[in-house]
Amino acid sequence: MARFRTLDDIGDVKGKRVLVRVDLNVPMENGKVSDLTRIERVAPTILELSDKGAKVVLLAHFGRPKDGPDPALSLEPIARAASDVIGRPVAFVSDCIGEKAQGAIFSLNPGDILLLENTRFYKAEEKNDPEFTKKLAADGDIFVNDAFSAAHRAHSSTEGLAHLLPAYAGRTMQAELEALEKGLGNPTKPVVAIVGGAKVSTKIDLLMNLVKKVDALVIGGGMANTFLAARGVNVGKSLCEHDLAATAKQIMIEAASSGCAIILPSDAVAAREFKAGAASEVVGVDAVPADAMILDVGPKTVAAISDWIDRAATLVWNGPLGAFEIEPFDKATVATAKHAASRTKAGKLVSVAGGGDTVAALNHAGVADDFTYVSTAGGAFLEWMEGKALPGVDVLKA
Ligand SMILES: Nc1ncnc2c1ncn2[C@@H]1O[C@H](COP(=O)(O)OP(=O)(O)O)[C@@H](O)[C@H]1O
Ligand SMILES: O=C(OP(=O)(O)O)[C@H](O)COP(=O)(O)O
Repeated sequence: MARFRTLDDIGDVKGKRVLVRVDLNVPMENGKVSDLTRIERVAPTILELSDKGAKVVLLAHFGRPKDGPDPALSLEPIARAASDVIGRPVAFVSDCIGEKAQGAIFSLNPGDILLLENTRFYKAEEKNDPEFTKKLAADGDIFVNDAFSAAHRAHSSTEGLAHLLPAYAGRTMQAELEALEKGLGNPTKPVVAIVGGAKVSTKIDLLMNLVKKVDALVIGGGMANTFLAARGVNVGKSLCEHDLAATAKQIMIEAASSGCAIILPSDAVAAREFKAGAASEVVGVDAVPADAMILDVGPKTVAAISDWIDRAATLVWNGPLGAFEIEPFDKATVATAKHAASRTKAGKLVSVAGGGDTVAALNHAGVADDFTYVSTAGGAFLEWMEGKALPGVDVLKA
């Protein structure tokens, strides 16, 4: 692994403004953070810099705002959660550039911690726009990137800043890369991947390379619906990106020629409402009512996934198999997590799982500690697995 600059190389930070990119894109329920893992993982970097007397300025995104500032996607409630986890005050300012941000940074004392508002409230962030990056850079002396889970994005706050300021990897970035290299650098075959979740359009392309690297790919969650639709199945009102059917077909062709088995759901839990306790039924995937949506994979599919896990020496998993936040649509994810955990505990499986919601699902199942490694990253971890360069990591290489 190429060496990159870390906090060990950073030198004296006392009184300096250190811009720290963290991933605070955490699961929320009823306005409260429902899984603290991402905050807990960046706490050591924040505490280390604060203890050394840096003025710690946190940069982060939350969700995918479509059109400028969106109060529903403010980082303000997450500043409070971060303060509870870190055990020190985390101040918040309602902009990430300009006078407001500058004023708040100017009034920091050495050791203070400040969170700036969602960087994605500016479209320029995702374009890695040099003018926007310059505005962010003007408020810092040093840049630390501790957001491995956003390192697959070449955005101003994940990649651009590292060109304008002395740049270092934070402790979590460093630990994630070391752990992935150790667990998956040379994985024992057969390798089985499970990919589910809801981010279909941003994750489907990486499956094209992933099928060349793994022996079997289990597709669940919202991702499966797009593949089922590509096979001519009527998925009713399910989350499905019909315009990606051609991509899904190409992936299935590539998998066949690479010798990678594709496992799609054979049955599903369908409901007419997306809410806790909604009436639901188990149906074959070819019998989904036109006015219903698939919210989980069914018991036959869970049994098939368990069989694949039993055959696997290595498991990589990103994306829940169903809408696990809402009962009873957590069943398949919980059962699969428990099965993978027990194989791991028995010494039969190396299991690596990652992603903001996947980690929350493993915690919900009570088995996160039983996996070989749990990454904060989902898409970034899969792109690393594909062998792709991650822009946010590459730019830190010494
Ligand atoms: N069949 C489904 N229909 C709708 N949403 C789903 C379905 N299956 C899973 N999801 C949703 O996918 C989300 C997680 O997806 P994603 O963000 O891709 O995972 P991660 O954060 O672990 O990378 C969860 O909020 C879950 O409710
Ligand atoms: O939650 C994230 O990724 P993940 O869902 O793949 O775990 C990261 O914060 C990246 O978010 P993005 O996919 O909106 O760029």
